[in-house]
Amino acid sequence: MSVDVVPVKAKLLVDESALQSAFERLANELNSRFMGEAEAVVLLTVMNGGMVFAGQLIPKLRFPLICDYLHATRYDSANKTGALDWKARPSVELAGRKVIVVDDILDQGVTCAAINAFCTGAGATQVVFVVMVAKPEACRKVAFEADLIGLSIPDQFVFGMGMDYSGLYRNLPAIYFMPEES
Ligand SMILES: O=P(O)(O)OC[C@H]1O[C@H](OP(=O)(O)OP(=O)(O)O)[C@H](O)[C@@H]1O
Ligand code: HPA
Repeated sequence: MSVDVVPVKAKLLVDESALQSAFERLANELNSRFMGEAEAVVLLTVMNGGMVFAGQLIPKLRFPLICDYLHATRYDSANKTGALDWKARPSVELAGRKVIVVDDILDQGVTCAAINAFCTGAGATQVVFVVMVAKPEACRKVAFEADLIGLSIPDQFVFGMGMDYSGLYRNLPAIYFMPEES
């Protein structure tokens, strides 16, 4: 089976330069919040989707960081219920630390809300959520808003820049959507 680099019907939603500007702005906001911290801040990347975004953001941060990850998924092919499946919890100690959580997309809010509960339960003193893109509040199944949002997007299934479409296209350097068939 051949797989196109970009699906034929895909439409561009956010181009590379808009993404790079958003990454710069988010890094500046995090630097203003955390520069001068006496203690290292823990940055947790949410795998898999947050990996590409975190890879862009982390080298722009200018304060002491401990980088770790967690893997929690709702939408993999084995999971038909939409319940959050924890595949890996962070290995670093969160108690008494400030935590930044980096994820690709805020959609129904279930993933971020559960991660927030986990970090707070583990004793983090502050949890700051940074998402690359956020769908409208009307999409939330649970009330949750991120502290920092790269770009607000419409309620469309999107992929690229870390986000997958049937397991593919995380490597695309821009964000695409598939228009509704008419
Ligand atoms: O706001 P929500 O509706 O909870 O959805 C957001 C989550 O969904 C995606 O993860 P997914 O479970 O697809 O795993 P992935 O990161 O491996 O793609 C995405 O990476 C977010 O973590
Ligand atoms: O629109 C989306 N695209 C990719 N992954 C997602 N996870 C939740 N929503 C989405």
